[in-house]
Amino acid sequence: MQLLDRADLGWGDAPVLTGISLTVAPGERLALLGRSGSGKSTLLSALRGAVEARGMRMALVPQDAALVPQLSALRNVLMGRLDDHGAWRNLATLIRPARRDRAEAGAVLDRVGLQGLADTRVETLSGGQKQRVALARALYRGGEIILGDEPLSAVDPLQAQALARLVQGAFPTAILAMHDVAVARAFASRVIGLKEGRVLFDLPVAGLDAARIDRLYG
Ligand SMILES: Nc1ncnc2c1ncn2[C@@H]1O[C@H](COP(=O)(O)OP(=O)(O)OP(=O)(O)O)[C@@H](O)[C@H]1O
Repeated sequence: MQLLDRADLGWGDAPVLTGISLTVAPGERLALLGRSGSGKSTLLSALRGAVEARGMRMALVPQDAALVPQLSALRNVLMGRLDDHGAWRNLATLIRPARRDRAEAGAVLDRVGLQGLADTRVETLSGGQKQRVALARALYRGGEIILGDEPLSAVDPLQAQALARLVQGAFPTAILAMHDVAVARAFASRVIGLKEGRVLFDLPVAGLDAARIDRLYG
């Protein structure tokens, strides 16, 4: 599916990325790499609009996790399916989740390594734990595609590998901005490098050599 066709992407008058075309096939796992400010979030934001316009079910992990700090981890996970139900059902779920919903959302928290923290308020969790709640919310939501803005940046590399495998198993297609090249290599089928307003490379992961990484970050 073609998500972008020679698009100029930015926030004000000056584009951050110019002439961007992007086609993604079902089953692909894309890692977006690039220095801070290279436009990974800008690209993800445009892709989000393009995926929405196609009416596909999508799970999102924004860079700031976008959790409700005063609510428990479990209730934040339950929010992953708010738009599947009407307002009354959602209100009831947030006040007193049904046993089945609780069990299902709790199982997802277990899978991301947050056993025993379902009823803990998110504001009291560590950065890495919050990130895992945001990932659990996306896994609980499910969908044809996940878009994530550095969703593994606050966990250690081993955890990141394990969480990346969960994402891989749960979503047919994934597009994640990533900062750890080793985790990106392990996760992605295709890697896109952004530099100075353009796509420096767009390669199958096997084609990602050290020289390209040096040029990307150098
Ligand atoms: N919401 C926004 N409103 C206005 N400008 C923005 C917004 N988000 C990003 N920008 C600008 O777009 C440019 C690219 O930033 P972007 O966040 O896309 O890069 P990034 O590669 O995701 O960086 P990082 O790795 O630091 O998150 C920057 O100049 C930034 O200031």
